[in-house]
Amino acid sequence: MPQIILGPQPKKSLDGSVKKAVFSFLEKLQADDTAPGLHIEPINGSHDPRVRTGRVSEFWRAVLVKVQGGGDAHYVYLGTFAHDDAIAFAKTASVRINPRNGIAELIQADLESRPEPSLPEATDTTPPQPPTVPAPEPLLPRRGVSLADLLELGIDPALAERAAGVAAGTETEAEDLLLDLAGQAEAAWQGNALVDLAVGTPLADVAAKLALPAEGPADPAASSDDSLLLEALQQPAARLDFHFFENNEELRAAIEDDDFGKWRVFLHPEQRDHATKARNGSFRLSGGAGTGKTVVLVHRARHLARRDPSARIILTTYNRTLAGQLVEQLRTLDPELPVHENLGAPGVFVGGIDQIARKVLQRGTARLLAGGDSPGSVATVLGARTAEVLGNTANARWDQAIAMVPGLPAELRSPTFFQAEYATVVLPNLVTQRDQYLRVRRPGRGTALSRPLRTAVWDVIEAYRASAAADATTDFEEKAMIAAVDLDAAAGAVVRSAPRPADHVLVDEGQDLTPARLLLLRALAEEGPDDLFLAEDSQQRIYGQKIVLSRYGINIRGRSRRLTLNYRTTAQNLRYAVGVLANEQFVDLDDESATVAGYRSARSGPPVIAEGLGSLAGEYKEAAELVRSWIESPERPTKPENIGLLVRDRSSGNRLVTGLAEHGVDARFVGSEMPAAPGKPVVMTMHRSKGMEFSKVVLFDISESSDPSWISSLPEAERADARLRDRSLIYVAATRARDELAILWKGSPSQVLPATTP
Ligand SMILES: Nc1ncnc2c1ncn2[C@@H]1O[C@H](COP(=O)(O)OP(=O)(O)OP(=O)(O)O)[C@@H](O)[C@H]1O
Repeated sequence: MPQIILGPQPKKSLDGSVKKAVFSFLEKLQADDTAPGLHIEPINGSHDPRVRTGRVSEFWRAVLVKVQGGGDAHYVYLGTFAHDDAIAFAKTASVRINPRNGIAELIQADLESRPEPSLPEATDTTPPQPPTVPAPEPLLPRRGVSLADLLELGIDPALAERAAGVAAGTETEAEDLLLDLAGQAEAAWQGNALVDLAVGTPLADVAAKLALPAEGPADPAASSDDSLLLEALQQPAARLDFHFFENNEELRAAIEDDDFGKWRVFLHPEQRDHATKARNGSFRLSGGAGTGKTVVLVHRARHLARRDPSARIILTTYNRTLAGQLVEQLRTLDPELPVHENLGAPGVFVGGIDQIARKVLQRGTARLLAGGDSPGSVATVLGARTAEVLGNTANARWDQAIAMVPGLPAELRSPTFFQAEYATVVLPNLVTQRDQYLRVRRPGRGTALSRPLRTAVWDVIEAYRASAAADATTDFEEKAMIAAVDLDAAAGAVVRSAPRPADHVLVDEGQDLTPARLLLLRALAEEGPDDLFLAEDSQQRIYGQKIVLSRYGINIRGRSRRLTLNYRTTAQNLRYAVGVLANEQFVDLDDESATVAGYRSARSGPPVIAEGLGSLAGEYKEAAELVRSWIESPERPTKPENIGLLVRDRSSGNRLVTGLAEHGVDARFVGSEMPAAPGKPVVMTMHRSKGMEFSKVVLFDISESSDPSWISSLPEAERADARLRDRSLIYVAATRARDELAILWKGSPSQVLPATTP
């Protein structure tokens, strides 16, 4: 049966009825390419003899490239056009093998026949004339990348010549010009290579990132060999432009649905590698916001499930909302994939990490209790108490416990301090007695505690535990820790009472997981190949404390990589967001310095709007005007639900909804029990916006006067990290914008905002 390959598509979208006709045409072609109604015909005088047109309707023609290969015919679908346009395009379109590196690419014939630019002679003796105004030296040669290097890489000669000559007054301007040029590249891999070079990636790394073969075909006439062309179409870099459809549903979605995500099929070679490569053990994938970490996880889940349908895969993340999004993405990627909420069953279980803890506790009741010579999992974590643990401890319990210990110094009377101490020291070390706490090591904790202080802190912890025991409740940290201990107990028992519930665990937003949750992840699968795969971005840590994976039994040992190409936002927005991180030191989960080097976007957009207003009322008015201008833009109207207004907390969110309503904008506050509604701009806390994206984003009231006041109530030694998390929060919020970003404040801007706007 003929197979359809999706090639690079024209930017202009087709009407719905034409799309349906195109799908029906391709479906018939796939069933029988000799069917008479299809009119698959070569074009007289076409540059590429493989090019065909096909009859979609009286008016519309599809342009295809027929590649026979050894067996069935393959048709590369290049788009559908009005009859005359189709003929004109078909005459010049050509799918060829790049002679330098063996990558298949679509080119226009006139470009192919263009002669290669001549390189400057090495022995040019003409004395240079002193220029009156010194011309800026071109960017790439200044970085040691010559025209010859670009040609050697396989960049189209005309594009290479322009790229090598890009120069401007400042480095940033020159980078922007090169990014614009990258956007004009015909082959996606060439655009990607230029984006990499624009941000200073060394030449050798560019080739490695794109998995470019070192050499092209030995025989320059190879492009006419169909089997070689099929191989070239399957190269990772070629698959940025060409996709082999797996089934009709995928074909239908790609043709009929404008929202068909490119992420489903056109993976970057690095993303593909991470999605499919077998690993000897735990693996960490880091990367800036929007670099496709979640996309990789979703593809990897599918890959593992297909590799072994009996495999038990857990895909998890920080909370339920994000887990819900993972389910949606998995369903979009592959509706056939067995996705479920039955922990331990074959297929892909998706759930928030706390949901997993609860499920483990619900089914592990026997081991939770003391029995034989075991104290039971609950007592191991919390000391002697009732084994009823499913209820949730109220947040106010820390405040109440603090109030019960009058001798505590003022600077330790902070629930935030206690939550951190409890989560990072007490629980992971299974501390249940005062003398254990007096001896336990507290690496990574800012505040040093003398023995009397430790005693007072333990008094608070005891009071907290006693009140929770009386209520028969636990908090989420405790649940995770008990679940981890319980899984280890079951797996380590002489007679193994229950296997660990997963073969592979895939984790998103790893930077926000606390020690107990990491220990739970570790306990979900036996240590071994492909056991844990953790995606994280330390610069997006907005909860918890700095953590080091190896302390919790997760041994990465060199198995970590970083993604750097941002697919979500424009270069302007990204530069602003990175400016928020300033030059602060961030540390990754392997305790190494995290960097933004090479972090880049291939898209250009309007400048960031950063605007100070005189009052909150002024901010409401300005926000309403921005929203209206986006929705009513005559050239590019934005759907209201694709606009996000992000605020620091719920009450400011509710006030913003009212403020916008006073200016005629009907927005909706979206929270845990309040889903988004079609047709309404979304108001949401910045915390909640994690993992989401909008076309247009307003960061609302990022004023000095609104900077979080709770930071000053922390012990001095913990404030620097809290400020870092606050920067990360603004960075997370700013990187939610796909196309446009606006930041508003009243009076003075928050200190975390960059002084200049790109
Ligand atoms: N290969 C790709 N082709 C097209 N779009 C992509 C590709 N990879 C990722 N994207 C898109 O880029 C955006 C960001 O991807 P994703 O959410 O996976 O990034 P992330 O690294 O998890 O981001 P964050 O850390 O901010 O949550 C999404 O809209 C996604 O669909």
